[in-house]
Amino acid sequence: MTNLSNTANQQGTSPMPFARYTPFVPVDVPDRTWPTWKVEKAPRWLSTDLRDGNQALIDPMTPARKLTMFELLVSMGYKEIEVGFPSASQTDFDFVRKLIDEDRIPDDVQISVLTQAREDLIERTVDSLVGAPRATVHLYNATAPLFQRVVFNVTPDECRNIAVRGTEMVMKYAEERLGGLVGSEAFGYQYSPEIFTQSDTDFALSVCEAVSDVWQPEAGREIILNLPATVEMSTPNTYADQIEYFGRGLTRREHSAISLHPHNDRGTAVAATELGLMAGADRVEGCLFGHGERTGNVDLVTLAMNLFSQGIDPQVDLGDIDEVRRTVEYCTNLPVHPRHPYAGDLVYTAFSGSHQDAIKKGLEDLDKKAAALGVEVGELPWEAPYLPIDPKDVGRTYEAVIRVNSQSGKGGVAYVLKSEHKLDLPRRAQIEFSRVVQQRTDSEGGEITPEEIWAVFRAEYLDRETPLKLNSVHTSSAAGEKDQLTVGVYVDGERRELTGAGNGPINAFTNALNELVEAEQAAGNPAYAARGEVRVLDYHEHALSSGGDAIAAAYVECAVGEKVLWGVGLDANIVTASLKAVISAVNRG
Ligand SMILES: CC(=O)SCCNC(=O)CCNC(=O)[C@H](O)C(C)(C)COP(=O)(O)OP(=O)(O)OC[C@H]1O[C@@H](n2cnc3c(N)ncnc32)[C@H](O)[C@@H]1OP(=O)(O)O
Ligand SMILES: CC(C)C(=O)C(=O)O
Ligand SMILES: [Mg+2]
Repeated sequence: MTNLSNTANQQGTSPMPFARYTPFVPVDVPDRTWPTWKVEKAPRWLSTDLRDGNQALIDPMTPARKLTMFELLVSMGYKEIEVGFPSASQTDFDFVRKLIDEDRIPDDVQISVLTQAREDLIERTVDSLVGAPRATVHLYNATAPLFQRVVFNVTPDECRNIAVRGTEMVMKYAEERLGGLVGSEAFGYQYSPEIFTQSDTDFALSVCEAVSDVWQPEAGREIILNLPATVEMSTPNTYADQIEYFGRGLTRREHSAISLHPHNDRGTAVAATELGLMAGADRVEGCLFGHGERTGNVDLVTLAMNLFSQGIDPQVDLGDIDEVRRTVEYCTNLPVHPRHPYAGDLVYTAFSGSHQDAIKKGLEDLDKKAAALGVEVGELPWEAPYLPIDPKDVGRTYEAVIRVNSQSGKGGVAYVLKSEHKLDLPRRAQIEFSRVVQQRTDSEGGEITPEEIWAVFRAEYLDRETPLKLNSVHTSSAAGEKDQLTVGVYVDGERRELTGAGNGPINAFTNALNELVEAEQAAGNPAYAARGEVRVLDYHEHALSSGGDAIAAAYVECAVGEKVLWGVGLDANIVTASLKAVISAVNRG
């Protein structure tokens, strides 16, 4: 059944051979309950960065890099770490030995190792664990019909028997070689019906039951039943249905940990995991930033941060996400995508004008709330447009939030000037300056850095010295009388002394300027012929800093002849700053 109508669909038939593919047949769970459940706590995490992640690297990790990854995982708080496939290579075997022999496994961390269900491999795997303080052996075999037929050439009963025999051999070698560990909680056992999602769910369940019959889970002797979407081939809700169905059918449920191991072939591993947890799973296996075979394993960083963003303790520390990312990039020799959720270079940035405007307003709103309550922003509940979490909570900075390109409006530019230079431009000045920046990005393309924005701002408003440059300022005022002003200015490089009177120094100054222009025009000076009258339309000022050496910023909106322009002046003296602002506007005319 489809619920899509074809209304207004103008699309044609694709030339691609879609008819070669058959849709997945979901397990039938009409009375499913998982859509009504919520994930309210972190699952048990297992990192398989050192196994599934490592086996899929172009350059598998060197022992030094493996150790760096192990230490990162431990420092982040992972308590279950799959450290390798020791029977596959001497490097993996030696790495497990190194961790054990050099006593590098913290008391509360359980390492695990993977093996196929083959006696020689199981024996070697168990040997790698001799002397380990705690460890889990993880055994797998594929239960999907395609694999039974093509890869193993076995019947379903023979397939089940591979798992049963494998489990027996793990127990036999562990009892022989691992001494006191076996029989205590420190020795764990995990079984994976590989390709679970393409297996008949009843059959996979029957194999897990048969394995549990051998292992005999009970209090203090759990079994981990890990249900991999080895290749993700269906929608996340289908996986959730399979997990709920499996959990309902499982005996000894209270002594079995149901574990998810999603891969990301359809790009929905995170969603599949989240729905699988709603469906009752206890545990999740994945890799940091989604490394692993093909499109990768489910991304443990995104899963943890998704919990965090819902106010749920993720039980791992991603407070310095850049450091985690750098370490993983070093270990895997692969970059994390700039748009990777929570961690990419670009994920706390906004390029488009409306986003920048909204973020700026949101951050200001939080600042105001914090100031009113006398607390830090970090103590307030997070709420900001377009930013699902506070970048500071993962060690990112607000400075990186806004980046300006040709799609940016006033918000981004204003944010950069405010956050980097404490200049709080009036709204119309923001609009004017953002157009200046946009002309620049339109003509030169690409992004403009905060340094370049500041250079453009200086050139536009602060550094112009013709036709006017302020040299000296003297004001006097007596109660009830107009302000008297004497200023020394260079007019086109020639020093002139102007005097004026007015309601305040700015008015006195524009009067003086207008008188100069009128006098020169009356005298027929061609340099003044096109110069129009200067009128101040709007004025704003604020301090850039506090204390005796504070700098003031003045912004004036002036009509200069036919044009309306903003000018900006900075000075320790507020009168001088405002006259400079008038000059800035006139010089732009
Ligand atoms: C989904 C996953 O990620 S599973 C884990 C994958 N990881 C790895 O394989 C790690 C690296 N592996 C290896 O280096 C090798 O596979 C080794 C060293 C472990 C074994 O190598 P080989 O002995 O050459 O065997 P190979 O890997 O080719 O395995 C294929 C054989 O194992 C059998 N086999 C495969 N998986 C299993 C299993 N889980 N249990 C039992 N037998 C298995 C196959 O049926 C095949 O048997 P056949 O040769 O009789 O047809
Ligand atoms: C070994 C199993 C758990 C695996 O990696 C998979 O099926 O993807
Ligand atoms: Mg896998």
